[in-house]
Amino acid sequence: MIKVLISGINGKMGQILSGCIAEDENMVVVAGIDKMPDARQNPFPVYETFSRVIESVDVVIDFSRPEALPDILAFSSKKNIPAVLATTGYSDQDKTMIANASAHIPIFFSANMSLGVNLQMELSKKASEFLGDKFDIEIVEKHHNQKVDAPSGTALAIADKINEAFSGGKQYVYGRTPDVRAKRDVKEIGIHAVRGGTVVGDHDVLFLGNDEVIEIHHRAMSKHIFAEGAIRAAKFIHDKPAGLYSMQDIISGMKIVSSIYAEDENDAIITLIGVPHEPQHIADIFDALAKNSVNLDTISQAYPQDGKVDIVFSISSSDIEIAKSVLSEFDGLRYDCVTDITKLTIEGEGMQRQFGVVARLFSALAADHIKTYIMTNSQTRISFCIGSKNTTKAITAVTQAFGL
Ligand SMILES: NC(=O)C1=CN([C@@H]2O[C@H](COP(=O)(O)OP(=O)(O)OC[C@H]3O[C@@H](n4cnc5c(N)ncnc54)[C@H](O)[C@@H]3O)[C@@H](O)[C@H]2O)C=CC1
Ligand SMILES: O=C(O)C1=N[C@H](C(=O)O)C[C@H](O)C1
Repeated sequence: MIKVLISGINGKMGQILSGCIAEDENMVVVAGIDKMPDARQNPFPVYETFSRVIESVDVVIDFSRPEALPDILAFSSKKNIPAVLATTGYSDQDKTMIANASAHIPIFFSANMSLGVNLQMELSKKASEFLGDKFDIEIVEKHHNQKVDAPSGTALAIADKINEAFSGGKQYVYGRTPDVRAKRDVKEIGIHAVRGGTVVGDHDVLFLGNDEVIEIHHRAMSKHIFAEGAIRAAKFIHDKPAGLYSMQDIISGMKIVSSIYAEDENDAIITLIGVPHEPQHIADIFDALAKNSVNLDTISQAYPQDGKVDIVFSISSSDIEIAKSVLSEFDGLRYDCVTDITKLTIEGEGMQRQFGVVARLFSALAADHIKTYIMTNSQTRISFCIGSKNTTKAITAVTQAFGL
């Protein structure tokens, strides 16, 4: 159970966040901090200052004001507690303070915790790289009438991302005012803030060219997306080493396939052929292997046919002779043994949201005529055994197929 302290608990985001955490079986809010501690009823203690916190805390999540930053960093640094900073409106000095603290504790900072906006930032950067200086760039953000900072932290983060495509060569122009009577310069990124009503948060990035306009829109429909993003961030950093983390770290971990590695490069595969489909008989075989300290790895069983079943598993090459002698003790047991096998594993959070990952894997291997012997999978990983001579070829093929 991850124990959370929410800073800014009595604000709009603090309340939505504590409601979302109450629904999460792996997290609990143990305390809150707020400048107005009695403004709301909460089912946990709320303090005005960090010095009064007596609860054990695993992670701090902050949705408050930039003024709270020094106390949050002091508390987190002193107790070595990771912090998720979601507040916006930080000054350059605040950002330096955050960077310095991240040398000692894990800090996750994002002006916008929604996945969609972070994708919008990436798309805007890509569009900028493609369009270059041929298109003028303007960012328009709209927020509710309670928001105190302008422009939004998100608009600034989008501008910074776009500016990376221009090696930092863009200048930010905030709004357009009557005192400036001059045409816009190509180096400008115009940033405009609109405030009113209950708008949760709109961000529009406009690329304005000759006779054509490209717009990349994002609209937040509820504040829950920010709360869910902050929860994801807290789970992500609560056991990480010191460092400064962002949504990009989460997104790259969500790729369909984020890594491939060889687990065992000197394996053997044994196939038990047509074993009677009787649980006790099968249990006896594996019991005998276990009693002789044969360590089984990837194991898979085919669907039984006519009361017989094939079972395949991998073992270390050093266990082959002992395994063969154990199996020969079972009357009539047929088996096949292949040596010089490598087990490769691919992993990626995004696999669970994507169809056709196995098809893509097989196609990549097929293009290089690489045969697989056993394949097993979970929601986020696929392990497969191939001939050891194909290890490098297979890693290259998969790396290219999944853009690793
Ligand atoms: N990163 C993200 O995805 C998002 C960031 N935000 C940002 O989070 C912040 C809070 O937003 P809301 O909840 O809408 O604001 P809010 O005004 O409703 O709540 C702020 C809360 O912080 C408290 N507070 C003010 N100064 C404090 C201090 N020095 N120490 C402790 N508590 C203090 C206030 O009493 C209030 O309860 C804003 O900066 C906003 O821009 C909001 C939504 C999403
Ligand atoms: O204050 C808000 O509400 C929001 N603030 C963040 C920002 O300034 O970018 C994120 C989101 O747009 C909502």
